[in-house]
This record gives sequence, C-alpha cells and structure tokens, in this order.
Amino acid sequence: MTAVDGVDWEALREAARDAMSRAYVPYSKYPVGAAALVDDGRTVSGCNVENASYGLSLCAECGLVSALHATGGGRLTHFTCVDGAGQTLMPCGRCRQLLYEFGGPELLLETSTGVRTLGEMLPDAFGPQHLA
Ligand SMILES: O=c1ccn([C@H]2C[C@H](O)[C@@H](CO)O2)c(=O)[nH]1
Ligand SMILES: [Zn+2]
Repeated sequence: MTAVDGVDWEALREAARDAMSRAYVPYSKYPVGAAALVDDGRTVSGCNVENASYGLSLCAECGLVSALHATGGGRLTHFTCVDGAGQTLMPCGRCRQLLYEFGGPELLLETSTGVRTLGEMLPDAFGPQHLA
C-alpha cells in the first residue's frame, strides 16, 4: 500500500516493525508491532508483552495507547499493525475498542484488505459519546 491522503504508510509500517523488534513473546512466539500517527504529527508505537499467566498478556495496541498518553495524548488518525511474518494484522476485538476511544470511527487502519475506517471494523461501537 502506498500513499493514501498523503500519509507515508511505509514509514508507519517501519515504526511498527521497529516496535515489534522489542516484543516479549516467549509463549506465543508471535511478535506484533503497532504504530499510529497522532493528530499533532507524532508517531506512537507499541509491541505485545506476554505473561506467564497467559491471559494477562498485553497486545501491541495496549502499549501504543499507553505510549499515546505517556507522550502527550492527542487523537489517533492512522494506524498499522504488523506481525513477524511481515503481514498486516487485523487488531483483535478488544484492541478495536481500545483504539476507538482515541481515534473514533474515522481512524484509518491499514488492513489485509486495504485502508479501512475503524467505523467499518467496529460498527455501532460503544464509546465516550454514550457516557456524555
Ligand atoms: O490485535 C492483536 C492480536 C494479537 N496480538 C498478540 C497477543 C499475543 O501476544 C499474540 C498472539 O495472540 O499476538 C496483538 O498484539 N494484537
Ligand atoms: Zn488485541
């Protein structure tokens, strides 16, 4: 995938691969890296971090959301996620919800079937608007 609305998806994928190189995956052996652009131009990223109590493992998107806030907050505009085979990963259901909080339905995600909005991938999402 190349430029969509002027965004350098390859640079974003490279940031995701860089984060993936620090994944902690002794159990699944399935490293994941995620990266996103923030509306102020920053790039934030994360990798998966597993746990001996398997269910406590953190997806790469969890680290990304934490990094977003640890480095100043803002809104996510563009997102990509890669695995160790170099394939684009579809975020799991929990991570779609995590991303929705900070990107909303307009967040653009690079997926295995092209660039799509989070609204397409998590329709009728529950979100902050329901608590307003
Ligand atoms: O959206 C996803 C889906 C899975 N994983 C990780 C969790 C676990 O460490 C490994 C295998 O499920 O992949 C992510 O980081 N993000
Ligand atoms: Zn996940």
